[in-house]
Amino acid sequence: MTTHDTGASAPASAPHAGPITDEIKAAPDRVLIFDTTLRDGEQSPGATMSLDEKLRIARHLDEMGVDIIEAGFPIASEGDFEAVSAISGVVENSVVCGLARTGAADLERAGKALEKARRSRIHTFIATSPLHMERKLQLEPEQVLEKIEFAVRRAREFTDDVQWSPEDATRSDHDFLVQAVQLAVDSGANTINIPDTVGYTAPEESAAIIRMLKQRVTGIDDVVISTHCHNDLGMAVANALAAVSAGARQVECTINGLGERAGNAALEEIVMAMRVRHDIMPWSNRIDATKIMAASRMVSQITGFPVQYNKAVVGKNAFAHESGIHQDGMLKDKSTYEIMLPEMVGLTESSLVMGKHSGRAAFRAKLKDLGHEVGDNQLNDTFVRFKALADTKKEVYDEDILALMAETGADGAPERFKVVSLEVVCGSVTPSAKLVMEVDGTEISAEASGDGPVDSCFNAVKKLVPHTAVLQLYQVSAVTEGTDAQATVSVRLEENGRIATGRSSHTDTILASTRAYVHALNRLQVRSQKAHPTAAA
Ligand SMILES: CC(=O)SCCNC(=O)CCNC(=O)[C@H](O)C(C)(C)COP(=O)(O)OP(=O)(O)OC[C@H]1O[C@@H](n2cnc3c(N)ncnc32)[C@H](O)[C@@H]1OP(=O)(O)O
Ligand SMILES: CC(C)C(=O)C(=O)O
Repeated sequence: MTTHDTGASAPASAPHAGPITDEIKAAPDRVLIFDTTLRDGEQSPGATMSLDEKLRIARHLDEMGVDIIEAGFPIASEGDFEAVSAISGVVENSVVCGLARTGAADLERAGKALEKARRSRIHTFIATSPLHMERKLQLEPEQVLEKIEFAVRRAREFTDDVQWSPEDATRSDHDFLVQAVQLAVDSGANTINIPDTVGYTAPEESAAIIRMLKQRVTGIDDVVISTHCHNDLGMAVANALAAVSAGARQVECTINGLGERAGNAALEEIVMAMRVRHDIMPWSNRIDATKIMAASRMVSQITGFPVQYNKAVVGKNAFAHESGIHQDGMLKDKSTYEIMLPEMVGLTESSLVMGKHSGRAAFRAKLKDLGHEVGDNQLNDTFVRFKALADTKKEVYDEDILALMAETGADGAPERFKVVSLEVVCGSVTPSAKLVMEVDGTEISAEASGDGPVDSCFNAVKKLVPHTAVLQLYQVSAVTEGTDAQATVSVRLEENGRIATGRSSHTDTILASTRAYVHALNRLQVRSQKAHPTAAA
């Protein structure tokens, strides 16, 4: 057993003609990794990402060797269209994919958004389960079949790489599923993705469906079968791997398992399972696993969704050992309690110790290590804040630096509103806050009281920037340990159906809370509702 084999991996890079699915024919044990963090991942309530954030994630996925990046659902909004289009323009190796329903407008929008992609894919889908067809689509099965044929044929007019999915496949009648898949194959789909849309299946059934399709659909061996599993019963990764064991050669997954409801199969778990247990899962993928940890942190920082401490592969405790017998074993031989080395997923003890004496070169190198390539202006801005933090903290950890990067202004959100200064009174008196803000370039101030110091601050912000946004989530977490730890505060606001999450970190939790609230307002681009000049002190 070679548990500490680094499972050497090389990202794909050679240019190819024709759809990526052709490559599978030459390498039958290769599994394509299709990342849908930017599409299904963004469907998690509150995980909305800005264009700049999506571009950062897409670049990282591309460098990491992801085969296909599902960049969005272009018809969903102007923002989604722009994101798919911008990602198409920057991604170098990965195929860029856009989602579309079966209607002409969806397909045309996807085709247009993908125009700049070096390699593009349209992923079109329609539900095939009796429940979805009857209750949701309100269509007869024959009408669904007509839409499948239309969608796949129309998609092929935009690209030679077309994926089709029977939504809710695992609750579909098998005879109808076979008929639908056959039609999609005959109409020109090169990938047939089998979604377990509601996380209902179990490993044996997941494999059986793939085997059944391989037996019953003519020409199925000429296309790539894919699996897309949701985690409602905690079996997404197991179901996806079971599908691969039955012949699927593409896995749809997301960083940190982000996704609708309980999420999708986690990319890091799929990739590492294939690496660590290559003896029983002898399939290869092109992911550079050393970039996994940076991807996980990036997605967590951007979405504000913390990674569960005991999350496989990327959780804070995934490589931590607390109990004596384990520590003793680790000291004698790491493989007693670790089935993979932390370095394999990019968790390294950094040789760059960051502190008040560090300079810009080391800081830039550290940021690169952490997955942030920044321009000079952003470097200078973050460096000033890093120095200020280093003055207040004994040690500045990677997490502190990541938190700084997530702060106001570091994500490209326009900064119409800025916190200039804040004074708070609390304790055994009525809590109150005196806040000075810059609003559209003008400094104004207000005082407000509330149910506590944070409430007082938020009320002061509301006086200076009147808005109708509703607070959906307020969450504080310590970035590192100790009483000098930075607190990272996430604030989620909702206004007219739009959701924005703001974040800020500071050793002063109240200041971080106020800045996070203001960050969310900037990201929401609150339709001003002009700031109250009368609030000026
Ligand atoms: C399983 C999945 O994850 S699928 C992807 C889910 N993701 C999303 O829905 C996120 C983006 N969605 C959106 O922004 C919106 O839902 C839009 C823009 C796509 C559509 O918005 P609206 O036109 O307002 O429609 P709405 O969302 O209310 O309803 C969906 C419509 O699409 C239809 N529909 C659903 N799936 C499909 C399909 N694959 N092909 C064709 N029509 C479909 C529904 O039947 C419904 O039609 P109806 O309005 O005639 O009843
Ligand atoms: C669009 C499809 C693949 C999907 O996301 C699902 O069924 O969960």
